[in-house]
Amino acid sequence: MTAPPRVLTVAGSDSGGGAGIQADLKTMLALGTHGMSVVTAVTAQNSLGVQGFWELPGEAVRAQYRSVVDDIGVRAVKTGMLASAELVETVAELLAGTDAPTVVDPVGVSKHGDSLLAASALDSVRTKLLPRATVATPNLDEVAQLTGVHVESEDGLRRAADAVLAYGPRWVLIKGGHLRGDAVDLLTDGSEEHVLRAPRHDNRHTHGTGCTLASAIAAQLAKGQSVPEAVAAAKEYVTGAIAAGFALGGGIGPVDHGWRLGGA
Ligand SMILES: Nc1ncnc2c1ncn2[C@@H]1O[C@H](COP(=O)(O)OP(=O)(O)OP(=O)(O)O)[C@@H](O)[C@H]1O
Ligand SMILES: Cc1ncc(COP(=O)(O)O)c(N)n1
Repeated sequence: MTAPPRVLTVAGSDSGGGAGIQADLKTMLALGTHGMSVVTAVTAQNSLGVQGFWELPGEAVRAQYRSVVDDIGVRAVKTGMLASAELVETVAELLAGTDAPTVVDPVGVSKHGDSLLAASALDSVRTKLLPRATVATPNLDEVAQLTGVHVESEDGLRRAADAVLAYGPRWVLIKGGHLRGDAVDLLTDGSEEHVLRAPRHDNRHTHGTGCTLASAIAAQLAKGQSVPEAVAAAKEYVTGAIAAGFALGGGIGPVDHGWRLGGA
């Protein structure tokens, strides 16, 4: 049996299983890859919000990363919640030593408005992490936090992309999921431009959309696709997962990572 392509997520744990490490590993499995994890923080989280989180020491993050990379190796990396300036800088340093394509989801605030990144870490994200990204995938709140650019409609996506590209990622995917109308995202490297448009699903159970999209891109890159191919395939996967999102607990339920696998 040949081993599936290996993909690594460096992110926080979501006890509710809808976002973070749990979403990433489910996505990687659903897309035919072997998912591995470096846990940066542990959240106590459910459908109602984030009740608390605890960061791991930089040393624990470094040790997990070395264990995976030195023995097993990785074909693509995804980063998510990094919590603090220290962890952002630790992860950026580790990524400096890899040639594997890297998807950086600059997670700032959860769907419920709970902060998952210290304000003091923003500068490290801009100057240390974004330059390491093959693809950065900010949502519109993260674009505003990182660049000061506020986007109110589809017309503003290009300006947002330019502002993020100025920090040095090779490609940026601006996610317009928080706008009204179709779910439109813009992928660009500053010269090529791809508009990804999908129908908006009127489903409130969208916990984990951003994590799922970024992991799906990483999985497709690990399988050898180009960035535009990987992003198009990932958009298709996340759109289906959102359409199939289901109620769980008393608040916002998760997207369905297994929507293509068939139920019991
Ligand atoms: N209701 C929806 N129907 C279809 N697609 C959607 C919907 N909401 C978001 N999307 C798409 O889902 C992907 C993730 O975008 P979104 O803007 O939700 O990211 P995010 O805010 O980082 O996610 P999260 O809210 O999980 O942090 C994008 O491709 C976006 O266009
Ligand atoms: C550990 C972790 N990482 C990322 C998110 C963002 O996902 P969402 O915005 O869907 O809550 C989260 N809630 N928890």
